Amino acid sequence: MTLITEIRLRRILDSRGNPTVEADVVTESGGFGRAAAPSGASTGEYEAIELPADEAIAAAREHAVPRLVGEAYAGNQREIDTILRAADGTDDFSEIGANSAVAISMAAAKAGADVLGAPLFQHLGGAFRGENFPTPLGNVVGGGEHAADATDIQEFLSAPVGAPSVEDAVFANAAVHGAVADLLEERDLPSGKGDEGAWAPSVDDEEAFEIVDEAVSQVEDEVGFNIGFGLDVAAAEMYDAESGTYEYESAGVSRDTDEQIAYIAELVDEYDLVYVEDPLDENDYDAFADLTDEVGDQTLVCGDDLFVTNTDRLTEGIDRGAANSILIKPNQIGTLTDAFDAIELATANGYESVISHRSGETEDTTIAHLAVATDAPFIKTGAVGGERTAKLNELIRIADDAT
Ligand SMILES: C=C(OP(=O)(O)O)C(=O)O
Ligand SMILES: [Mg+2]
Repeated sequence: MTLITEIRLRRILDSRGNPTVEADVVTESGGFGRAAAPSGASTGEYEAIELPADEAIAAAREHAVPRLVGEAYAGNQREIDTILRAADGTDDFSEIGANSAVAISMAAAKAGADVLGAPLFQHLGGAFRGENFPTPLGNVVGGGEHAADATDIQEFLSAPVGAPSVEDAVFANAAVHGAVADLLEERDLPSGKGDEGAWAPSVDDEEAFEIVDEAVSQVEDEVGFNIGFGLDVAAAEMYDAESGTYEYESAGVSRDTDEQIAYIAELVDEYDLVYVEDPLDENDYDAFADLTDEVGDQTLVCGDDLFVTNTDRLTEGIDRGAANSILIKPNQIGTLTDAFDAIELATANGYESVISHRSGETEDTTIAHLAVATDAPFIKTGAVGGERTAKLNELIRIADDAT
């Protein structure tokens, strides 16, 4: 039986050394699931609320745990997530914290899978899920909110779209990361790493484009399949609402909205970008729609801070023709059910879903299973670093039928 008999919550470390929430869910028959909440740094204005871990744990113990233990079944994800929402009583999980909610939601799904003796992707995706594996987007150079004194654009992503297998794709991204290191050394540009393990050299975006473009081409020649190039601009972080301009501080350039749209369209052409996330401010659906009109047939225009995995915001985007892709971060919305609903709505309207990590991560591998379960074309989960390779290696295991 999948009746939940115990939920334990604790503080554990995330990859930035901050406390985050881990949940254990135990069922009547001994089924067990464990999951941990990630945490963003360049968070969207409309995300569900992350509380300090100890507050989130105390609130969830008081309001959510008693409603679930002895009451809910781990196999019934919608019921569990509905209870979590009712226990919280707000729209944005500000009472029990989206960090507690998502940890419990994901741990319950894992417990449900454990009872069935099925891997999580199969429990979530069912017997008739597709046979596809997501292409991993690997962050190889970055700055913005993820590293001080580095690029303005938050993430320069390797996108091995031509890889014959998920394993080839994962290794290609690691190779691009390595090739970037060599090019930085050649240029005498010492560099540390940002929060997601990407190189964070003190260069402007133009130089980063040159370096990543060259690294991608080198590795493409080595591996013999197509590797694309993508970006997470995280433009809300550089947008100054008062002046209505995007401030590129490392280059000393300021662009108004029309100039920003033209600039991004130029980059799409010049670098054949296959993916552009958050190229415009999170409140500017119109600008997203204009850019999508211009380049949407060439590239994925993805909304992260724009949509925050929220079906209301995605509905608005669909109505207005803003973007053609959505980033899916379960902790932005608080439950797996909400994340699934966003993916379903996206798919029904021709939007591609990109399943994503956060800059603050743990060893949790749920997103790898979520991406496979939902046939997502892309997963964004870094290129190197233990909390990133946890997901990438899990993808390799899933493909190898070894979870
Ligand atoms: C992963 C991202 O960063 P964060 O988790 O800091 O929002 C992102 O912006 O896509
Ligand atoms: Mg983003």
